[in-house]
Amino acid sequence: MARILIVDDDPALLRLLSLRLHYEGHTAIEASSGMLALAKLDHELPDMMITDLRMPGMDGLELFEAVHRRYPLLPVLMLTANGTIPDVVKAMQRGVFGYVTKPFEGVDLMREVDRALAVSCALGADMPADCKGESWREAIVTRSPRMEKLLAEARLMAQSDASVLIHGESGTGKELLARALHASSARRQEPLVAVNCGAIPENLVESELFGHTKGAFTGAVRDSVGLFTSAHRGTIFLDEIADLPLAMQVKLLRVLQEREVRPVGAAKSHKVDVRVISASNRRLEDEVAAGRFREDLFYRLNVVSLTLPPLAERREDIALLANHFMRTLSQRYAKTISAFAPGGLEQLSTAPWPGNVRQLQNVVEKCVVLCTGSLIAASLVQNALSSQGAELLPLDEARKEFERSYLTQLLKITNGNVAQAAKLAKRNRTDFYALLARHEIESARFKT
Ligand SMILES: Nc1ncnc2c1ncn2[C@@H]1O[C@H](COP(=O)(O)OP(=O)(O)OP(=O)(O)O)[C@@H](O)[C@H]1O
Repeated sequence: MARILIVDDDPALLRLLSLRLHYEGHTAIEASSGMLALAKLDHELPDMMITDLRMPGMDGLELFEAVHRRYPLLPVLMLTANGTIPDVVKAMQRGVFGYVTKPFEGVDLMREVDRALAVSCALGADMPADCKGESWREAIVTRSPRMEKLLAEARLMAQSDASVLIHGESGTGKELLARALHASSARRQEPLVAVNCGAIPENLVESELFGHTKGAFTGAVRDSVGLFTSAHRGTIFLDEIADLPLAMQVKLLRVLQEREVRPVGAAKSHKVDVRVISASNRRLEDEVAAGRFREDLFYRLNVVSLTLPPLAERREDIALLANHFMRTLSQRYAKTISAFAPGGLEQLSTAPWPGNVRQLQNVVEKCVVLCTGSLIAASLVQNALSSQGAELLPLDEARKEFERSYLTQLLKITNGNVAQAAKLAKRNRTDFYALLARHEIESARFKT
């Protein structure tokens, strides 16, 4: 049964809580103040904490912040008095797991305790000693039950060598999840090699992945082992796998079936022992149906799969992530920012986030860079959000915007000489005038 740290300055309530938890078979560790709780935390190693919100000295929220800095994944339940809704909202936004309103019924308390323990235990037992604890997933900040379930599944998958396919919109944390899987697997002491399949020019994919011998093609001035061989005994992460050209898909399938690679120009193949995790922001099933992805390769890669939910479908993570990025980025930019001003987190929590966690990180970075005090003002958040919106114009508008700035640039370069500008754009003069007229740009303004 679980070890639960309980913190309350009211000795009667502390006793009551303790009895109830003992009755349910748990071990209760009592602390009558936040400071005492912190002192007990490191050697008692509880599975969760229950703390009163209002306490003299260090209050429940301050205690939570201090605990979370050391144990970001320890679930914390807050005991709150009736009518302290704003405090509850604040606590939940900071990442407190849940709350129970006083006076409470034993069943209500235990329901919340069980919920918190389910999260804590999803990541507990039966792991090799050096993989116990949370270090494998410490980079993943979340309090979403959907994410917790996914992480528990990922941890189970990590124990086998099965190929994993991760699906999720851009910026949802696919690479982070792949790294966590590797860190939780028996291969964690070996390399994880990440490859963005969409970023390698088509004619170089084969030699990048499988290596080449000296002289195999123009520019191959020395032997190269390739990324698969670099990942030997470890894991290879094939990001944007849907971008792999069809011809390469055949070769990858052969490597996965035969577990050996042949570098370009080499006479012989050699064995490789690599675990494959791949990811895509497009649904590979659709790519298969459209004839752009080989079905046999799809089944090879998709032995088990994980789907990361978009940030908009786990809004409870937004404030937690925003505060996390605020802290890490403040450090990076040597700023002493302590929080978002009232209203700021609410705006972030309700924004649409088409670019998911990466976009949230960008918005917070913008706020941190521009912040001059210790609080990030709501207006700053608003500005950062709307400038992000501008970056995500609908295609037609984005095209128009680009055309306009392109034309302006040409006229600047040519000092308003339309004939020259049209030549640079490889357009005839009539077309070019028409374009300028469409954007209401007067060439005369650029003459010096
Ligand atoms: N749960 C999370 N906790 C902390 N940081 C996160 C989380 N999810 C994503 N990030 C951060 O957001 C950024 C985008 O994450 P990542 O690169 O893993 O996404 P992705 O889904 O692989 O994106 P893409 O499809 O564009 O390659 C990274 O900087 C990553 O560290």
